[in-house]
Amino acid sequence: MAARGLRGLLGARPRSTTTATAPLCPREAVQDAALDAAEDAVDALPYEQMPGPRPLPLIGNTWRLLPVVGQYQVSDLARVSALLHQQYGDCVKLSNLVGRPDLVFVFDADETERVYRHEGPTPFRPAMPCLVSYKSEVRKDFFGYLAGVVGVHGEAWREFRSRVQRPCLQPQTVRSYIGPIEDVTNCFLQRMQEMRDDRGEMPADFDNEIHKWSLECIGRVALDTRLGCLDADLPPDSEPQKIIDAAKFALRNVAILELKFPFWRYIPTPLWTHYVRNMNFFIEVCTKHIDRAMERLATKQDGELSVVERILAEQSDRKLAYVLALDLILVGIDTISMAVCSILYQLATRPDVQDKMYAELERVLPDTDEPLTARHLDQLAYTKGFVKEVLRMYSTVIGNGRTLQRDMTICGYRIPKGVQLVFPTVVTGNMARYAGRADEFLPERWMKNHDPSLDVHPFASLPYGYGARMCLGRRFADLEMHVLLAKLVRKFRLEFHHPPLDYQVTFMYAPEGELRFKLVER
Ligand code: HEM
Repeated sequence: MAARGLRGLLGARPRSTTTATAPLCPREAVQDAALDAAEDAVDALPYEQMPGPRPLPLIGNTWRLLPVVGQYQVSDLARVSALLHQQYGDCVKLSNLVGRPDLVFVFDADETERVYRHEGPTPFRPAMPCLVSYKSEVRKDFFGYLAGVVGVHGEAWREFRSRVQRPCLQPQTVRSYIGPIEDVTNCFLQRMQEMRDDRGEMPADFDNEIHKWSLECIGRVALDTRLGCLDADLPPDSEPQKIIDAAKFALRNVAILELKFPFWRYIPTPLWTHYVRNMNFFIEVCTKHIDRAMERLATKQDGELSVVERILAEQSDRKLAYVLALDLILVGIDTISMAVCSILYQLATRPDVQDKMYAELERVLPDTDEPLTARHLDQLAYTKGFVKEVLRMYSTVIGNGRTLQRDMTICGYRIPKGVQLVFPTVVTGNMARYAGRADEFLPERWMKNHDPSLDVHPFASLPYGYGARMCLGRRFADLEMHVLLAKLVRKFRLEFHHPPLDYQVTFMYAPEGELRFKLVER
């Protein structure tokens, strides 16, 4: 049972062509000899001619995202992107936004590819203005020359990223977390069993429980500790409960600060003041746990090093570990939690897909209680294809972006430096011209030796972004989702017996409503 929404808007588009409703991208008319040459195209159209909603005098286009009077709701951004494509074509300009550069939506995956491949050694992702302000102004004293990767650009970003890249992405290090993530997941499944009501269903706020699982996983990776978020009956003033509250605040309010009219840039609104307090609390937690890891490392005799220990052992600066932990927690909590809400919803509402996953797990893990190993995970091709297919059809991060660092011709228009490009993967991943049988949910398309007619354009669905700036937590994210599915589906069947949920953007793209899954023993 697929969620309503984008399908209806995109399903009817034929492959490889644009429809009459979408104006032709001038790139198709300008007979470019080669994609690269397009950059210097002399016959490019001026930026001013690019189609898009017309700005109003003085207030530009920002009003379109305001409550009540605005025509676009933040919660409906995924649908809005699809509408922009339908109405204006492959390249759409949203200009005159108060307090921020113009946005240009690129719906042409070949053009997305060209931008990514030419982005140079220090790609600029326009993201999280509140975090930029917090790191570079409010807490300049703490971050100084080591501000991390999120909201940091140029050489400062490159220097930090090059120092943390290896420990975060090395497959061998990530694999050493299979056991710890499995332990956390076992506790979560135990809690799920205890939480069942008399119909065997999860409570209305089950998404909150998913957040606790993801916090516990991230704490294990970024802080080298078990935070205790999955303990029953947490007192309101306990550290785990405070971390959960702080994470929830970040999840619910950052979208409002970032996507609506940015009043906080001009006056310290109550929401902004709360945001700063919240961030200060995260710094406190990170500092405390990394200091403890440092003490443990000093007395450690042998054994494999964790990510945190590796960084502490290899780098002379403890600040690096504090700041990395903060970035991983800030970016990791929402993304993985919302991806898991979406994954479990799709699993519960697609019983035939779940049966196939179970068959794979029964084969790979004949003994339900056998601890998971890398060898087991390597064989879970269908389960991994399932995760990729959820992220293609319901891209948790609805799109990625890049600020142009030089003028560039895209879709036949000369776009000036400074404009923010948006690659709406939630739309392009579902376009019939980029994925065979795009509106069908087919995990098989991601497996080896699949039918080539099911191929997906490699730049149409990029859930973790691309290139030097690609998601730093992607290997951990995949590991956590694969372990959760393996443990859950091997032992239980997940069902959903309520009206279908709609997908909405609350910063991330996920099903909106009560996730009252029914958990049934196999
Ligand atoms: C399913 C879950 C996740 C999705 C879909 C996701 C997606 C993304 C995307 C699209 C980007 C931008 C990449 C680019 O600009 O090319 C990103 C960046 C990032 N992600 Fe993830 N992410 C996920 C989970 C995580 C987790 C669990 C962590 C931490 C453990 C994490 C840490 C980061 C960091 C630190 C960056 C910034 C990298 C940089 O700017 O150098 N992500 N993620």
